[in-house]
Amino acid sequence: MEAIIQVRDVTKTFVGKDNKVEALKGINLDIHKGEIYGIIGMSGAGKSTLVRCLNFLERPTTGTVFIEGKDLSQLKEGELRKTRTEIAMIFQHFNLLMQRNVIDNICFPMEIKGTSRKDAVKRAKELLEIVGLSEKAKAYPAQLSGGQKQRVAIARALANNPKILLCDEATSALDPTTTKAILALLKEINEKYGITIVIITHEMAVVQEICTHVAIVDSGNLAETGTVEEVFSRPKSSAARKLVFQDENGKYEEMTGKRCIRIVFKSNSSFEPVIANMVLACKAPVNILLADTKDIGGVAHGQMILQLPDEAVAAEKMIQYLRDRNLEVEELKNYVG
Ligand SMILES: Nc1ncnc2c1ncn2[C@@H]1O[C@H](COP(=O)(O)OP(=O)(O)OP(=O)(O)O)[C@@H](O)[C@H]1O
Repeated sequence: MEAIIQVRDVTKTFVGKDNKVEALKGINLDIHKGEIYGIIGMSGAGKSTLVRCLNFLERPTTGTVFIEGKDLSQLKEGELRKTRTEIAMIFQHFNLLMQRNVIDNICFPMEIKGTSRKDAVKRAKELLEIVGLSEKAKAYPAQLSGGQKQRVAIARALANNPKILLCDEATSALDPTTTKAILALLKEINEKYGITIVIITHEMAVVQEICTHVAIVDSGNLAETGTVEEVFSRPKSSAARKLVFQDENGKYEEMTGKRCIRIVFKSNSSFEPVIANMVLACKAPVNILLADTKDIGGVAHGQMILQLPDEAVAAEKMIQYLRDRNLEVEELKNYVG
């Protein structure tokens, strides 16, 4: 099936007075209908620029984007505006109209489209129900919490029945509990209405929570793309490894020079007895550099990175020991990459 969003060779260069920033260096990406696609990367990697290129809020310097097969670069201004109504967007800071109450914020895009006041209010009330905020219809944004403001923004984004919802750091200003609730709402919307969702974030936890697929942006390039399961359980690029293995403070220990392996497993069993028995059987110690389990789509995935003993025979014996127990062992030639 043809992807609903096709990004083809997109570059974006910002030219300043005496400098030039290549924010995107040739991006190719396919996002299919119904996916929840995470786009993740470090600060300055180019995520916001990429998401703004998806609806041509930002025109790529070269390359183009196809939405349902339509080449955005070939559309006239009016056609582009029409296509954009099918691609809604929500933001980190909600962007609500402060002088309007909740209902009137949600009615706003329908007013622009020319929907009658009566129909718009009816639809706004339905949307408020969907986002679980019916009791706040008459409230003003200043009277709402961050999570409630984002619910209003989501209701407003859905007003004109978009096919795609772009979320630019939509949970970055929210606390972890509110973040979870908003992500659950996005997932519900995706499932109930089949809306394709693209989520820009710098938080791995967001991707892990709801995304089906992920693209890792690194210095204007796509370092890696795949299902969340693939990328999280076997990150190939150093950019992906840095994101997957960073600790809660975003720190990533650099370790090079020694022979390291990653063990990956997919079950609820624990690593520890295997490692302890391996050490006993091989009569050599190992250094556990990282042990981590993550819940991805309801399946526990574990990974452990071990530094093997310098002594080659013992190291080989250990790898064989683990493989004999059907664990996936990958040698990390250069742990940091
Ligand atoms: N309008 C602009 N003019 C000049 N440079 C820009 C403009 N917008 C973005 N850039 C530059 O392009 C690069 C990518 O920026 P972008 O905002 O896309 O990154 P990001 O991954 O979204 O970062 P963050 O997570 O910090 O928002 C940065 O070096 C940034 O300074």
